[in-house]
Amino acid sequence: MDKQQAQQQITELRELLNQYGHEYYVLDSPSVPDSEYDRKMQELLKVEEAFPELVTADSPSQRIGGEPLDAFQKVQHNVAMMSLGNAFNEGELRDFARRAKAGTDEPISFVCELKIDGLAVSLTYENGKFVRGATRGDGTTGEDITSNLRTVRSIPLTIPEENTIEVRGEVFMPHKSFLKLNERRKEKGDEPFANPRNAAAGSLRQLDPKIAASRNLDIFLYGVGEWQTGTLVSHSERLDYLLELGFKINPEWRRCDTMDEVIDYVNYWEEKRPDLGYEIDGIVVKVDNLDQQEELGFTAKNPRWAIAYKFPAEEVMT
Ligand SMILES: NC(=O)c1cc2c(N)ncc(C(N)=O)c2s1
Repeated sequence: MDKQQAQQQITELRELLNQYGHEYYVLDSPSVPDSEYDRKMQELLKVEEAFPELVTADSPSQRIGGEPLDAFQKVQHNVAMMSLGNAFNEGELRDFARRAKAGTDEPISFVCELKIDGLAVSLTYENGKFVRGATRGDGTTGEDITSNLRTVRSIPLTIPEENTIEVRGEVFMPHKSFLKLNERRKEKGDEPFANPRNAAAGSLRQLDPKIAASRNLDIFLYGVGEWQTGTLVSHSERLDYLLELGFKINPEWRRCDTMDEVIDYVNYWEEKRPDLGYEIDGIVVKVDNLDQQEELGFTAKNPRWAIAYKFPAEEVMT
C-alpha cells in the first residue's frame, strides 16, 4: 500500500469509527457490536503504525494522549462562566419569573433543563477540531484539562463547524461507573469517593490522562461561550444546533410557555430523578429568547435570565 492509499484508508476508517463512537457514546444506540468497533480500530492502528506521518491529533486512535502532565496550565475565559442564582422553593421560582417579565415588554417563554451534578467545563473548537478544554475555575480563570477531556468518549474530537466556537457543559460520572470505581477502590484498600461529583472532579484532576480515561466519564453540553457562527434566535434552537453538530445534549429539556408548566416540570423530576442513572441537584430555568436574555443581562454575580431551582439535599449515596 502506498502513502496515498494509506491516507484514503485512514480517512475512511476514521469516519466510520467517529460514526460508531457517536452512535454508542452520544446517541446510546450502537449500530454495530463492540467487536466490529474494535476490529476497525485495530485496522486504523495498523495503518497509522505503518505510516506514522499520517497520524493527526483528531484521530479516534489518539484519544488517550501521551505522558502525564507535570501541572495544569491556566486558561482565561474570554466570556466569563457565570454561576447561577438559586431558588429553593416555588415562590422564589415565581419571583425570578416576575423579575424577568418586568425586564421586557414581550411575553416570555422558558427552557427547563436538568441541573447535572458534575463539573462545569468549556470546550473550544477551531476549524472543526477540539483544541482546548478547561475547567470553570473561578469563572474567569480555569485550568487547561484538554488531555483529560479528550478521553471522554462522548466529546467529539471533530465537528462539522469551521468557525471557532466554545461550548459549555457538565462532565459527570454515571451511577454505574461510580459504583464500579468505588468497588475497585475498596478492593485496593483505597478510600471510596463520597459521591459521583467528587469522583468526576477527582478524575479530571488527574495529571495522567490514562487514569481519567479509565473512569468512564460522560458529559452533557448546555450552553455556549465564544460563538462566531450564525445567528440563532433562542436557547432551544442552540440546543438543537449543538445536537446537530454531534454534541451530547440531555434529552429531558423542555420549553415551557408558563410558570405552571415550569413548576410541573420541577415537581416531575424531583420525584423521577432516582431513575436517571446520574446525579442531578436541581433544575435550570432559562429565558428562551436570546434577545430577551441580552436585555435582562447580568447582576455582578449571576445572569438575570436564568435561575437554578435546587432540590432539597438527598441522602448521600453509599
Ligand atoms: N452554572 C451554570 O450556568 C450552569 C450549571 C448547569 C448544570 N450544572 N447543569 C445543567 C445546566 C444547564 N442545562 O444549563 C447548567 S447551567
